[in-house]
Amino acid sequence: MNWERLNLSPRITAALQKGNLNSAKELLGLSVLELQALTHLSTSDVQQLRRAAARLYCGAAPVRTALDVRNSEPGEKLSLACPLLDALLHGGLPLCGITELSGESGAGKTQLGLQLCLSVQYPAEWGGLGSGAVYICTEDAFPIKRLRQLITQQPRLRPDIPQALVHSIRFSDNIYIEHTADLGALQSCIAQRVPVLLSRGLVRLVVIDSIAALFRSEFQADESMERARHLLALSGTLHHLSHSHKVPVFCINQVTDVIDSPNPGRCEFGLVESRILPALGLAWANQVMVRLMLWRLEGTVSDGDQSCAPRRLEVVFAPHLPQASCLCGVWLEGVRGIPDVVREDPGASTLTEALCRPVERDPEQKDGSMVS
Ligand SMILES: Nc1ncnc2c1ncn2[C@@H]1O[C@H](COP(=O)(O)OP(=O)(O)OP(=O)(O)O)[C@@H](O)[C@H]1O
Repeated sequence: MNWERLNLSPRITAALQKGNLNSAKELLGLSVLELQALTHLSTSDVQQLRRAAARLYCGAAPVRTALDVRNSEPGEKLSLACPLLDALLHGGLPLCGITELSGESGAGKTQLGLQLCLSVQYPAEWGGLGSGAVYICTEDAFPIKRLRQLITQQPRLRPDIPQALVHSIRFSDNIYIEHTADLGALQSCIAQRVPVLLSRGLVRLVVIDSIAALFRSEFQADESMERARHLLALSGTLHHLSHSHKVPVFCINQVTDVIDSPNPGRCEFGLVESRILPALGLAWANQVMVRLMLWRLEGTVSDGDQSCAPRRLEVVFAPHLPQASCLCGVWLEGVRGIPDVVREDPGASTLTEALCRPVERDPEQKDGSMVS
């Protein structure tokens, strides 16, 4: 290996040669302490060395830690177009990796996907990325009527943004709709057509609605190896798109019912007690950077003249976020967080209190069991 290619100081290059290291791959497989033992360099020298080797080995994509993602500058996250939802995600969707949103039918996943397609079009100072979106439908027809409605309702959803700016954006001109009926079509869409849109700067968001549909229809239960192979190929292409163009990839996923009892040996990422789990299993879960779940709750919440079923948006896992959730609703103008609203049933406390209220304990009971 010609270490000169790392463009580091001759002192570091000489230490590498003395340490008998032969390749960037070998170097990246060693810990900081192991590298220090081999090269006798300082910690900061070794970190500089690892960053340079990662650049060389992985191409132009820099290595980003969870802390980097958490502390991203404005313009390095995509806003969900609601301050409460953004607060849950520490600013919005990260521009690297796959963010998955799972939930039951009718939870509001598509609504959030459409909202992101509008949010991405605002300038960075308003949480957008100043570009369009590509929306890939794998199952249902694109909900064009609802998109039109959301566009006309933008002034209501985004009252903080100067109205002249809202009215100046031609939202529907910047959303590219693709329909893919099978896995081959999806692969060729994300490998050929989407990169053209991205490299021309026409889009800075990729939405797939939904990722599970094609895998469910194309593979039988006994073809799990083949399915995992296709999943990895697909996620590899999506990762490449996301990292090379610095764009979020938002994948909507469906859920499967848990038919056996909770099994601690099965890796369910914080959803151990759940009766539903995101579809596609562990092979897919390992490719996802941020997993979100949207739950439809019982009851009704009101806001002015509107009412809807409350939802809970939950961070199941993400390297840069704590497990947390927030209440929200799907309204005429889009998906909005609910700060703390009064429930419609009589005598109730606030919805947030009701949902977060700890189960009461009977002081007489000695065995620690709960009172319902
Ligand atoms: N114009 C509207 N005004 C208010 N709420 C709406 C409107 N349109 C849709 N919704 C709400 O959104 C829900 C449907 O959301 P959505 O289509 O995003 O579900 P989904 O999670 O994508 O379901 P599926 O997996 O079946 O596609 C409806 O049940 C309704 O509560």
